[in-house]
Amino acid sequence: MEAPRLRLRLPFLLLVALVVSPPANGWPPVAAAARRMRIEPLPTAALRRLYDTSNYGKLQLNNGLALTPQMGWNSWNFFACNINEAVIRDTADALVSTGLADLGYNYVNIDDCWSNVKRGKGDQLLPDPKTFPSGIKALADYVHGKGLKLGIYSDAGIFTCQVRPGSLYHEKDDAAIFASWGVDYLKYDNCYNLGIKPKDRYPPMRDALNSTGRQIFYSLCEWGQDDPALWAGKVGNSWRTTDDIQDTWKSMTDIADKNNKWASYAGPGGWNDPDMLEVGNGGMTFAEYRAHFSIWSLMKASTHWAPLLIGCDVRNMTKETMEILSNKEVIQVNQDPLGVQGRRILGQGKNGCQEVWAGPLSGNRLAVALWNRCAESANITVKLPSVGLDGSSPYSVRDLWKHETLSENVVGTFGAQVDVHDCKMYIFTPAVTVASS
Ligand SMILES: OC[C@H]1O[C@H](OC[C@H]2O[C@H](O[C@]3(CO)O[C@H](CO)[C@@H](O)[C@@H]3O)[C@H](O)[C@@H](O)[C@@H]2O)[C@H](O)[C@@H](O)[C@H]1O
Repeated sequence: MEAPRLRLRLPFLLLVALVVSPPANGWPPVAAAARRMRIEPLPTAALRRLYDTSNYGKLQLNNGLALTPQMGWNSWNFFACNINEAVIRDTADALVSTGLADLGYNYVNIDDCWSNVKRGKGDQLLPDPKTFPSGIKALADYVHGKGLKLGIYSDAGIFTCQVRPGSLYHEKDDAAIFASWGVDYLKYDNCYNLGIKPKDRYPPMRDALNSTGRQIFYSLCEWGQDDPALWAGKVGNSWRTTDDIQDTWKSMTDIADKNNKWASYAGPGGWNDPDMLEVGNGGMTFAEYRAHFSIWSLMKASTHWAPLLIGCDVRNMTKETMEILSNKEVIQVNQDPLGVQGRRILGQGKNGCQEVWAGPLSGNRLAVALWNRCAESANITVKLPSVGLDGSSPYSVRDLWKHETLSENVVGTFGAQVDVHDCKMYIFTPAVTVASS
């Protein structure tokens, strides 16, 4: 009688063993998702030449997360250190009540300044008792109760940038406490790093997070210092490619250009992070914010959600801010399952400031953005083969900001008048099936 009983128990015992001690390179339920982390070959040679994805594929972390770029909110751009548990709870409420959560903005990420300036007994990280008196576990429970996820922040150095305890040399303990609190996301910063190379400081936290057995999105924030696109795909789900964004046209455009350089390294499982959105914070015009959102979406920004991570006070948004952040058609470009980062294809006019950005989407579609970075209004025209489309086939063209299909029969060229610093965004769909070549 012993043998059949053992046979029955064996699968159960195996399951327990896996749960207690997950394999170093991932977590069992994740295997199926990890297998899907592969960019499908693009359907035509023209697309493959323009939208190189050859650097992506060998680099994945395979923790089953980030099949599309992360979306959510982060406290830093608007609140900096002026955060407390009420702000986080109210923001979670606002994400739900505005409908942004339903559109996919599901991470509520607490940035720097949540922790006490000193560790507690046994060197344990503690929340600041004045601003987070109920503790992070209670906050995670609250956020989870709303159907959202909670993110937290630490630093791959001995202090955070605002001089709270860092996690360097405390990786295992800190990852374990984050997991025990129910944290779903870690942004890991780069201050007070003792001059140790990021390639040596970031993997230990990956391993520590993996060994908790909880799926935790791992967002590297080493400011692009050591060209993380070249190595961070094996380490994290996203990596900052630049210094901090400022709420200005100059900063936003500089960052778009720097992030663009690394397009071929992004894909399902690991994304370039051009930093969080400034939409709604007041430093740019409506047209500039619309361009910011369009280009971040096209670049598959995983800013920590460039990902698309909202960085304004969602409790007090204007109608215009909401109109931008809630554009479902633009969000769908960011979240498209093909997962190929769009990029700058050409610049025309004086100084090349009439720009065309584009990126392949699933279903043989192409997202195209006409971005006027010049100081006056411009008519931006694009020859379809220059963005990888067939010059003699008809395309249906959908305007993602007007929410209307402009034509079912665009052939050869397409153009539009674009206001100063504004951006128009379209999806081109073949009116007839494209043959692979
Ligand atoms: O503390 C939370 C933030 O930590 C990081 O930002 C650190 C500082 O970044 C800027 O400073 C500089 C210069 O502008 O930018 C580099 C990092 O991007 C850093 O070497 C420089 O000091 C900001 O000006 C400053 O206010 C920040 O504290 C992180 O990148 C942010 O997203 C926050 O998490």
